[in-house]
Amino acid sequence: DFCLQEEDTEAPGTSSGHRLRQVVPDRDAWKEQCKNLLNYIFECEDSEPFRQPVDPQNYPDYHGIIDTPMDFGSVKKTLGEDRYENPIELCKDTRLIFANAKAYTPNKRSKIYSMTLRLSAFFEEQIRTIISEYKTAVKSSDSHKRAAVKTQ
Ligand SMILES: O=C(O)c1scc2c1OCCO2
Repeated sequence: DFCLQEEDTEAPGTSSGHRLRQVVPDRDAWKEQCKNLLNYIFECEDSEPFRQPVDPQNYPDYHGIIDTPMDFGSVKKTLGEDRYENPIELCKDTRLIFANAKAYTPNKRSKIYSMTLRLSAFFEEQIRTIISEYKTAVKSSDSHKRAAVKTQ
């Protein structure tokens, strides 16, 4: 996801001072990428127990064991309301879903816990690239900003 950005760039060797279009990484691309990732996770059967907050009616001891509940519906809502500044924050909340399941599970072979293990492996594979491209885009846009300041 690169966006074309108008950059004043004196093309070397031309006197006419063409305005070259440079391709700079898009620092906002992570949002749509995470939206798509969450939609895919919602389609997975493995996400079913975690698409909405765990119901204390079904698990009366849950809130005594888990201090900070989290679920994919809440992550999706936070993203949609622009309350994540970057994909690292989204990743932290999503990892909390998996950590809570590991802390609550009665045993490591429980059906629900095993679902989170598969889902966590998939999520980590996908979020790695999203975060890496975001960090590259931020570095690039910072250097473009420094360059622009120099020309003033
Ligand atoms: O019932 C279970 O085996 C498990 S393991 C993790 C859970 C859960 O139920 C409530 C949601 O988080």
